[in-house]
Amino acid sequence: MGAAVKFLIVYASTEGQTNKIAKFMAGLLTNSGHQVRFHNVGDVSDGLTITDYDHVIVAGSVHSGKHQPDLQLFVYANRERLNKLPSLLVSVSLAAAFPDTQSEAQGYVDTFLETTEWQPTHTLLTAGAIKPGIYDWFQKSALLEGDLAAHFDEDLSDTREFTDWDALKQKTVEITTS
Ligand SMILES: Cc1cc2nc3c(=O)[nH]c(=O)nc-3n(C[C@H](O)[C@H](O)[C@H](O)COP(=O)(O)O)c2cc1C
Repeated sequence: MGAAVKFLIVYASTEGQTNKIAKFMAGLLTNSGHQVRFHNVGDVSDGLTITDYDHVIVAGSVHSGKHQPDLQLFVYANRERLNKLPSLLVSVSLAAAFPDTQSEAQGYVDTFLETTEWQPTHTLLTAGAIKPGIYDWFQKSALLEGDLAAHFDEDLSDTREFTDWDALKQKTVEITTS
């Protein structure tokens, strides 16, 4: 094992999948002997000093083409510090799950980075999940209206997790050791 690195993970998760992904990454890093501070962006206090960390991971998910506004605000407010540190953006979406929608998934990231003026060292497109059991009518309609609808059943009856945990593990190790 190399030297212990101090990681800050800041995440936003609307239906819980990004929380699960960020926790999984935190577990991998902790098991590798690193220190990890894990924060929901909504709980980040003004006193959080990004420069206390060696590496910052920002994770968020996409709804109707955009990442969470509070995550966007956090990154924009901290862009100067973030741009000086090794950093990683984990973007969770359904578009990341399918070969024919990769450019859409990349487009969400490009918009986020342009808006926040952040240049992370790495970006990671990660497939999320669909959880029809917790969606209301509006959420189901939003999902069924887009190009992505071709990839799942019209009735949205089943919970489906598209996240590739093995690939995520490999990428986490790769990115955090490079
Ligand atoms: C109402 C709604 C809108 C969504 N819009 C998009 C979208 O525009 N593009 C996309 O790729 N995924 C979209 N998704 C899929 C989410 O990104 C996916 O479910 C992800 O796992 C959510 O992560 P979270 O549970 O951390 O919020 C949408 C999901 C919902 C419920």
